[in-house]
Amino acid sequence: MPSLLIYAATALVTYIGYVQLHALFQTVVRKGPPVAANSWWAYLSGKSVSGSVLLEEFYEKYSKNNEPFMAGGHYVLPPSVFAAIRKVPDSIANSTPANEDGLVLEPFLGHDNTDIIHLVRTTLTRSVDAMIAPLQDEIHTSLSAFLPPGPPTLLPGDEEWYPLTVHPSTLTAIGRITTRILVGSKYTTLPAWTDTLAGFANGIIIQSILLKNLWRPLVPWIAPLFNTTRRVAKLRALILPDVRELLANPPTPGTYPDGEPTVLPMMVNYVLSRPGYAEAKESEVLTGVIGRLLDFSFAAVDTTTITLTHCIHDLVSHPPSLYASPILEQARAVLAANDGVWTTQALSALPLLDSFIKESQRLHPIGQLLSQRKVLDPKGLMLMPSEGFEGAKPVYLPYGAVTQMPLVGVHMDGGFYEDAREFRGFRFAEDKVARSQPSDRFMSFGHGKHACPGRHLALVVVKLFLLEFLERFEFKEVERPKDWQLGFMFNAVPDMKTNVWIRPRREEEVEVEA
Ligand code: HEM
Repeated sequence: MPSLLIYAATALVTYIGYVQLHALFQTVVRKGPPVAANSWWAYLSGKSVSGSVLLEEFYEKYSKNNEPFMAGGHYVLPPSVFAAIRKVPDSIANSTPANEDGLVLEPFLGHDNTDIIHLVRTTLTRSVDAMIAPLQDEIHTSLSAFLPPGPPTLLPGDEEWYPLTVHPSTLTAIGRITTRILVGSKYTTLPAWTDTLAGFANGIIIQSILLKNLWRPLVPWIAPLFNTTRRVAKLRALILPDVRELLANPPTPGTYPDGEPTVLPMMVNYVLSRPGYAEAKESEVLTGVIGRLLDFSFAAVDTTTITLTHCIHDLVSHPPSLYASPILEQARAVLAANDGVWTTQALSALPLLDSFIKESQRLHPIGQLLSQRKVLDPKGLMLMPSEGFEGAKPVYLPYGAVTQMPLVGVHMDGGFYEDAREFRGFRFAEDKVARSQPSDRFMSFGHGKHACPGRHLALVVVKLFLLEFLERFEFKEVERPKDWQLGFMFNAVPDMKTNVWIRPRREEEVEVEA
């Protein structure tokens, strides 16, 4: 144990030392932008602050003066050049290589898996309406598991409640729901599939910390040693019979073998339409399909789980009369007017719920810095300031630099949001668009042309889930479980351990059953 502590302390000191030296090198030798990091003195005197506090301080000091700063080795852009980065063509700065640098997916998923962006934007988004019924079915089953099998706990005041740790429960639920639309209902009850899929996403995040710092030519040699390689092989073996069947009898685009739209047949058609696949061997097509399915689930599962977890934490930390009841009342009226059937159109007529989700995403985004773009032009890239930013200078980015948007600074900017630190669930309810539409002031789904293409589906899932949660359960108002701040890093993680308390609504109160 003591030796473990010594290792941990050495690793921490080495990391801090590296960050400090990098900050010094950046400012003194390269005369680059200042680096958001705690100073040695702050560490030694116990005054170091968390990543989010650092980012807010640097946003106030530099971004608001139209200057970039560095965080985690990336260039954080000031608002004066937001419009300029939006207009840069993909050949000059792009999201895909930036994400690949950070996650190192290629050795596991293949070199061309990231082209799912097009499929998500087109075929998938067009199918969201037809996915609502299977989604509701799966949400209904998943929410039944929110009540543990044992008896309720008697809390002070003689009230019986069931404990619910939100994050692990929503993770299992979203894993199942994503599986349903990804590969169909028969896989949702197959632990070999669901457990492997869940482990895949977490595995990628942990191993990327090591792989992204490794000399790239070594990565193909090291990657097979990771569990992810075995997980991909297992998932590949599980879907092989279905892919074979689809290759032998390709479905007409827009029709689905078991009557409900699933991504797998769309993906087989899509992969066959990509360069080099029409004549390829079965094993190559299979690699193309599984790589893209996993890329899809990687993009969808953790992001939706985190967003949903925060929404539930925000619901249960306010009196039901403040948000839960008005949201439910509006939803019931809209559903009744729509003959009791949810459609994407009906779901977009819920300004109270839209606003609530957006406010939760504003204060609890999936990352404190988002929208990475890597500069691909060997000459580098000069971003010119927009009009209206008095005295702003162009921002130069060298070849290979990665940019980020100062999400946390913007979302906490008192000039954009009144009482920016306060949770006001219906802050956006009167807006023309109350939904979480990406803009220069709201970036939880990213920014510009590479903003999340899966957001339409994600919001449908989150809304259907929250509405059924509210229809079926009462909750006890509790203090909001605090987000986890992992030291000085720029992460945004919801609480994953604290219990909240729920119980089934009494029979007569349940008006809508899925
Ligand atoms: C609430 C859930 C979600 C959140 C908060 C979220 C957030 C994000 C963010 C911040 C980005 C980066 C955008 C940028 O670089 O500007 C992104 C990219 C992406 N997301 Fe999502 N996402 C969610 C759900 C989904 C789902 C369900 C899918 C798939 C159906 C998906 C597919 C993608 C893809 C393919 C990209 C890459 C886009 C590109 O680089 O052009 N996401 N997402």
